[in-house]
Amino acid sequence: MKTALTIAGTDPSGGAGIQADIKTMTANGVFATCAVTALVAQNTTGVKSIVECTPDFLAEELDCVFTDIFPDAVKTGMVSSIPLIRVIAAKLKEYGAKNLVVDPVMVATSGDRLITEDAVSALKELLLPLATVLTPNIPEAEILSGMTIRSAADMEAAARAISEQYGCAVLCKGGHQINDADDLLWRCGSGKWFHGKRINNPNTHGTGCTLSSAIASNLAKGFDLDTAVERAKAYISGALGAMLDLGRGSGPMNHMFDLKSIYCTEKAD
Ligand SMILES: Nc1ncnc2c1ncn2[C@@H]1O[C@H](COP(=O)(O)OP(=O)(O)OP(=O)(O)O)[C@@H](O)[C@H]1O
Ligand SMILES: Cc1ncc(COP(=O)(O)O)c(N)n1
Repeated sequence: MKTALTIAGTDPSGGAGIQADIKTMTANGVFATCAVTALVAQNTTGVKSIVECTPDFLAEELDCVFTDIFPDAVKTGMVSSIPLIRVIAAKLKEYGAKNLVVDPVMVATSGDRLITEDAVSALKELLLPLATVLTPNIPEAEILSGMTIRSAADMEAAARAISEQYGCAVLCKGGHQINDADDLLWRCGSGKWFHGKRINNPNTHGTGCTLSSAIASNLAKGFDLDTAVERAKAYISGALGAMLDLGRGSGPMNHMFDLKSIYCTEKAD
């Protein structure tokens, strides 16, 4: 069985972060491993508080995974602060991690910051150059490119600039902001649009985490990047389209919408 590693923060309400990543990787047929960067007390209504792991502890978590169950792909999400970013970059290099998907998580849907302001430059300098593909949403792409994005043409210009600067592919997510869930993949000097049907679902907590983990899972299985993105888009559309409605805020998706095991059967009335 292929394996994937997520390096990210937690979400006790289960819709985003490590919890979304593990569910996504499992549903996409790979064995999920994880290294926690930060414990985040959050739910569908927002973030209450954050306790970061120490850099030494994160280094030990990463050693435990890389020396035992070497991942076929790695995804990073919430990386939180400069010392943790330094450890992640050093360990990814030390172990020669492959198929690295970097989700440059900065601010949660709820508006709460998930990375300190001064750590954005460390993210750019240390982590982005190691990526196979980056998956910024519009606000993140604006910060990484220094451009204002108001249209599909702006998305292309920003994705191209980021790709050239960091030497990796860039998937700029249109999400709920620019268009009908159309995402642009810029790689090898040209762009390709991945069209998604917009689903009228207010419950979008964890969409970014889920998409990047689905891409990592498909890279782990050996699909090329274009195919991995296409399959990840199909998966997230299914998870959103299942119209799960939990929690008091922007709720989670149903990551297991396609699971048909007998263990999933609900109790008859
Ligand atoms: N209403 C929707 N219908 C269909 N696809 C959607 C919808 N909203 C987001 N998506 C898709 O979900 C994926 C994640 O995009 P989005 O822009 O929401 O990321 P994000 O802002 O990083 O997510 P997050 O909410 O986790 O911060 C993209 O493929 C996007 O096109
Ligand atoms: C630990 C963690 N990582 C990422 C997100 C972003 O997800 P969203 O923007 O959907 O809240 C989050 N809320 N929590």
